[in-house]
Amino acid sequence: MTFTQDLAKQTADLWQQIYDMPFNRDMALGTLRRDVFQGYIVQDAHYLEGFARALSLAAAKAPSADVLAQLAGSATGAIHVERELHAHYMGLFGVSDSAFAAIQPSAACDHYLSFLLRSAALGDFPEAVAALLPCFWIYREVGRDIAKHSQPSNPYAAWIDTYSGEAFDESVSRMLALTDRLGAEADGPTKTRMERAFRRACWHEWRFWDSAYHMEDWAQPPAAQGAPAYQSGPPVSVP
Ligand SMILES: Cc1ncc(CO)c(N)n1
Repeated sequence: MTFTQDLAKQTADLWQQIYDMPFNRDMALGTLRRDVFQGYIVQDAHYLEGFARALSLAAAKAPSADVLAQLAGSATGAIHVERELHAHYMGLFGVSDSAFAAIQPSAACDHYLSFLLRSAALGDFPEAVAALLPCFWIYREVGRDIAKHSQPSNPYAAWIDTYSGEAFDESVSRMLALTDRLGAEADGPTKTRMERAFRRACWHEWRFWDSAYHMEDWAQPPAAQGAPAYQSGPPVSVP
């Protein structure tokens, strides 16, 4: 079993949860609410820029010029998708550049990006790559799964085609091969750090969709929502 096959086995529970998410099921049927998809695509535009920055930080730590070019190329690819795919949907939904600029990253988006940027900035190279791999791999598998079940004239076809398509597949395969090489060379503690980073990133993928589906934003303290401020708990009797 290769290192990445082992990573997939260790995270099979999370992957299954992701395949079964209502967001992804509804996207395949084309019945996903437009306002939900719109909220998602705006957050994903924020995400892709941060993802490209994390890839660029990891690229700077690459052990060879070939690997540097691979990661820097994926960073450029992410910006390209942001420009093409997102501009397509933002145009469709009538989200102007200034409306987009006014929407802050959600808590889930910010949390995921903080994790990726921290892994890339402070982790070693293998850990950074393991943290970045689910962004590639999960999207390809989910894209393919949705493409298999997709209904004709699906409004989300452009998204589905991007992530189940050949150009994205090529970058995912290269990232998998890189992770397998790093995993094969890694000592025990490095492998453990890679496994943890990979699992955490899979969790963030799940969280990003879940948060988008529920249209969540930053939770506010109760008083800010007009609710009574905190109530004290029952008195504590000290014996
Ligand atoms: C949240 C998220 N993860 C991965 C991808 C694929 O690059 C994306 N567009 N968005």
